[in-house]
Amino acid sequence: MSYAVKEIFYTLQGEGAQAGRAAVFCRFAGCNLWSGREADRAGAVCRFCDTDFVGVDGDGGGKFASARELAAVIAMHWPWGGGGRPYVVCTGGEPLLQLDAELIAALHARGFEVAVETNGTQPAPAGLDWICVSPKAGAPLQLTRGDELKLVYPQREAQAQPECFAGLDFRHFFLQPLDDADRLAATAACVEYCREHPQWRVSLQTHKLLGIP
Ligand SMILES: C[S@@+](CC[C@H](N)C(=O)[O-])C[C@H]1O[C@@H](n2cnc3c(N)ncnc32)[C@H](O)[C@@H]1O
Ligand SMILES: Nc1nc2[nH]cc(C(=O)O)c2c(=O)[nH]1
Ligand code: SF4
Ligand SMILES: [Mg+2]
Repeated sequence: MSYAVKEIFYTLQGEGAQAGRAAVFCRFAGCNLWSGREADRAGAVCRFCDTDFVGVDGDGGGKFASARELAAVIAMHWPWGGGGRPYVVCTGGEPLLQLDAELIAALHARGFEVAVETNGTQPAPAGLDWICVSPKAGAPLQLTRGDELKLVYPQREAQAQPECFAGLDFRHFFLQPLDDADRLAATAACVEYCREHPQWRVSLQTHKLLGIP
């Protein structure tokens, strides 16, 4: 299997239950819910994406011919000797269009715990250590269990309300404020919902607050 990667970077996980934890991010190119072109945004299934995942031209990006080769480049970004458990977050774009059991095994062989950030429309390969599912309206969920469910909130559509997901098999349930022109109103709505429904917690995009990638 070969892999198309937009960028690879070392930072702190900004979101969810692992927020604050050092991690190498591997951002795969491409998504099944939006082309990534601004001209297509209004007609896409997922219309609020905050990420450039088009092409392989970012820092550390490229086409990788094998799992071994990609795992080796990811490992070069980790501060070996600094302690802690090596952690890689596979994101995108939609990582589950490319991430397979072979790459997970190659990352495990390098000592990494392997996390994924997914829209939940694809089945997950075996061996993942942390699964974060972020459902999108109009994109039926295939992955209905995992470690955290992180819903961008608010979304207008009836199929993307928190109540649709509250009964699924996840350890953590997060609402993450929709980052657009109405970010402050979205943040207030998340706070209000979590006050009224203590099953849910707020996930802030802390990397944006910290000014890091
Ligand atoms: C860019 S996506 C990539 C992974 C995968 N395609 C997904 O949607 O989960 C990474 C995370 O950012 C969230 N996200 C994307 N755009 C956002 C926005 N404008 N405001 C808040 N969160 C956003 C997604 O819901 C997801 O949890
Ligand atoms: N620091 C940081 N944390 C993140 N958590 C999820 C991200 C993503 O784009 O998938 C992300 C990201 O882009 N940067
Ligand atoms: S599913 Fe994820 S990567 Fe794809 S457009 Fe939506 S937020 Fe962006
Ligand atoms: Mg991001």
